[in-house]
Amino acid sequence: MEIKIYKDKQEVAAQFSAYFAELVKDKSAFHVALSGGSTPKIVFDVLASNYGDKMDWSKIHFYWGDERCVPPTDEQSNYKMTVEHLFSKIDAPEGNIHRVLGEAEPVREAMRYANLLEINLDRVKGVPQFDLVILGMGDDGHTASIFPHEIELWDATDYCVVATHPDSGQKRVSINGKVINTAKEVTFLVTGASKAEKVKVILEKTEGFETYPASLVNPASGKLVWFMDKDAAVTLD
Ligand SMILES: O=C(O)[C@H](O)[C@@H](O)[C@H](O)[C@H](O)COP(=O)(O)O
Repeated sequence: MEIKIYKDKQEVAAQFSAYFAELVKDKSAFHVALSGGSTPKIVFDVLASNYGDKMDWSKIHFYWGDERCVPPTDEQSNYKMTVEHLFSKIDAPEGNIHRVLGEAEPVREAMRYANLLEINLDRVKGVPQFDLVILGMGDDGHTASIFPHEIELWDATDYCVVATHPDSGQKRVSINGKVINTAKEVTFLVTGASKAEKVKVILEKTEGFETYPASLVNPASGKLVWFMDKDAAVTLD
C-alpha cells in the first residue's frame, strides 16, 4: 500500500490525474470503475483540463463502482456528475460509457450490471477484473456503496454487484468487495477533515477498524494507493 499526501484537494486532483494518465499511457484498452461523491468532481475537472486533448479516450471504458438509484438526470446521479465534470469536456465514445441504470429496479439492475462486467472484463477466479477501481471513503468508513450496517454485502456471493440501502433511504447499486479486491489496482481519493478520524482508525488498524468497509480494501495485486490531502491525513502518526 502507498500513501500519498498533498497540500489540498486541488493538488490531489492534479497528482491523481498525472498518475491516471501514466497508468493508461501504454495500454491498448483500460477498464476503470469510477467513484461518486464530491471529491471526484474536482478530480474529473482537472483530468479533463490537463489531459482532455492529450489522452486517447477511445481506449478507456468507464464504469461505476456505485450509483445512486435515481434517474440519470437527477442531481444525485453519479453518472450526471461525471457527464458534467468529465464527459462533457472530453471525446470519450458513447459506447465506452457503461452507466448503472439508476432508474431501474435496484436488485434487477445489480444483476444486469454484474452480467455486463462478466461479459466485458477479464475474470480472475470468476470475478470481473478492472484495471483500476477508484474509490472514495465516506465519513462513516463506507466505500463504493457498501455501508458499515450492511458490511456483510462486501462478500456477497450471489452477484458481484449488489443493491444496498444507506441510512439516507436512497437505494444504491454497488460492486462488492470481491470485485474491488480483484482489481489490478485500487486508488482511494480521500480529502477533507471529516475523513481524518476514520483514516486514522483504518490505516493504523486501531480498535474496531474492521467494522468499516473501507478497511477491507486489500487488492490481491497489492496495488493500493491512497491519495489524500493534509486535512484527511492530519491525525496520522
Ligand atoms: O456515490 C457515492 O457517494 C460514492 O461512491 C461514495 O462512496 C463516496 O466516494 C464517499 O461518500 C466519499 O464521498 P466524497 O468524495 O464526497 O467525500
